[in-house]
Amino acid sequence: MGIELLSPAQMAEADRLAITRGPFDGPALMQNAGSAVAREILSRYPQAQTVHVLAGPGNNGGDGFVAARLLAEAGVDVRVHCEGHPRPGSDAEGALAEMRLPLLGFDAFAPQASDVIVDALFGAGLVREIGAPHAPVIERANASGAPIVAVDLPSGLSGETGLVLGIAIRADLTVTFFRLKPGHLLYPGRDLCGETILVDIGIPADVLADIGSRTFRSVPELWRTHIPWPDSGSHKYARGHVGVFSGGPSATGAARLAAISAARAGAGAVTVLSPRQAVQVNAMHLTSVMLKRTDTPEEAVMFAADRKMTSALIGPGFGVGERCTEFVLALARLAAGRPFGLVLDADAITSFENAPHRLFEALAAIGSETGRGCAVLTPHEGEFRRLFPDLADAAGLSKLERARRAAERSHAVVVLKGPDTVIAAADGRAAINTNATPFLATAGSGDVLAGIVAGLLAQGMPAFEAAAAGVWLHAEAGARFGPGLIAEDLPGLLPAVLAGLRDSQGSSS
Ligand SMILES: NC(=O)C1=CN([C@@H]2O[C@H](COP(=O)(O)OP(=O)(O)OC[C@H]3O[C@@H](n4cnc5c(N)ncnc54)[C@H](OP(=O)(O)O)[C@@H]3O)[C@@H](O)[C@H]2O)[C@@H](O)CC1
Ligand SMILES: Nc1ncnc2c1ncn2[C@@H]1O[C@H](COP(=O)(O)OP(=O)(O)O)[C@@H](O)[C@H]1O
Ligand SMILES: [K+]
Repeated sequence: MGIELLSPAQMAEADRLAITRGPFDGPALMQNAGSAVAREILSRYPQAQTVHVLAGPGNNGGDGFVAARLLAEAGVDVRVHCEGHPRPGSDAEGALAEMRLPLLGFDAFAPQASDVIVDALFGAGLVREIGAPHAPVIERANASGAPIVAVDLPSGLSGETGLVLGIAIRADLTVTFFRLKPGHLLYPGRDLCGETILVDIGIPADVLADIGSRTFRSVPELWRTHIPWPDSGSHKYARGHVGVFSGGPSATGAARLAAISAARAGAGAVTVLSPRQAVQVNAMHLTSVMLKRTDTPEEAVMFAADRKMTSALIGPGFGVGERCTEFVLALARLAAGRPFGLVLDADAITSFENAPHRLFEALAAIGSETGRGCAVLTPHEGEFRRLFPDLADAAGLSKLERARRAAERSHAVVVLKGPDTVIAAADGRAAINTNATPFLATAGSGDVLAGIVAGLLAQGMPAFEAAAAGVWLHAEAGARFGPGLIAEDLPGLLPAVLAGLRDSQGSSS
């Protein structure tokens, strides 16, 4: 299954290019799409009394007409509900002409819980809020208790944003074509789709080169070749040295959690840089992770240079304020002159709430050329709002687009966390992560993620790939553990997840 995600506009372009190049013309693609829907219904719901097909005015409705015809030919009792006529000359009009079933109005739509509903009202062509006569039909479908199979997208769901335009179908199964759309993966869309299956309807993959999608599902295929594995020539500093900044004596746990996570992600050496007052408490809890007293940004920079530090993480438990901003700015200057990965999380983000431009200017100076450093920001929604209030409040802007614009503005890779974490780079690439479990919503879980990313960056992994891989590894570890997960469990789960990745090297998942 391809990892590119296409916006509805890009999908329309894929359809157009496919029709121009062949081997399938528009009606044939529609035949393939509708027959995939019919096939799924016949295999999943063999006992259904009646299948109600809700058909809209565009080609999504056309897929519905094809499915209706094939189901009727298979002996199913099919009722097609439609208002208005497809556009003259459209593929949908052709599919309607071939169907030869009576057209019922929406008023006659009265499904029983033992029936099946096919939602072919709107797909990629949804452009505005749903109103009458479609909204009441969607409401009735959702309330019926009958399983709903959505064609391409649940009607009312924006394939571009994952947001609902007024009201949307809540599907049990969504059958979509060629490539997933962001709306299948971003919430609330992901919930509305139910199970999503992707069907090959004969669109040749080479149309992707013309479309140039820069949005991906974050699966190992996207970043696996960049995962750093040690070889016989490796020594500990060749595997990177991570510095993790600790907070004061009552806020040291976050840094240690991140530090051990960086080590588990493969960094050869990890040091906790601690203020004087917290050195003793840190020393009591560290074994393989080293400890260095560090009270000023100058000391931090000197240590980083002396000890060949290749990445740093600051923010978790560090404390919000001017002291934090000074450390961040000093580290950003360091990263501007050498290959050095800087991860900013939690307090390092919040500390710039009143002057985000100071941070963005410092990160811009890092640049993204080979041999220079890079920065990764890992905000949850609340932290994101502090740095990018206008993007957070922009109505109708998808999580994908918010992260992408934030990356462009901040000159950093932005990891916008949540159940559908988005990873975006300043160059326009973006990925949506899909393997998270809600059990990850536990204190300290974000510190582990930031540590993993710092650990991968320290080993020279490029920032976008390191961030995407870090999010996936973190989520996979959480998903494998399940109920009862606490953040302390996560680092110890990484070896098995990494081993699985290494063993599956070369296969795609
Ligand atoms: N040959 C092909 O190209 C293939 C296409 N395929 C299928 O086609 C689907 C895309 O088809 P599509 O582009 O016709 O869009 P579709 O989702 O049917 O809706 C457009 C219609 O809805 C209307 N409309 C929009 N919003 C509305 C609202 N809120 N409330 C009311 N009306 C609204 C809009 O009206 P208008 O804006 O023009 O006034 C227009 O009439 C795609 O999802 C896939 O299923 C596959 O078969 C593969 C081959
Ligand atoms: N409902 C959820 N489903 C899946 N993952 C989640 C959910 N809520 C949070 N997460 C993940 O858990 C982590 C929490 O990080 P964060 O909010 O920084 O917490 P903390 O500061 O307590 O460590 C992030 O990686 C986030 O993506
Ligand atoms: K639909």
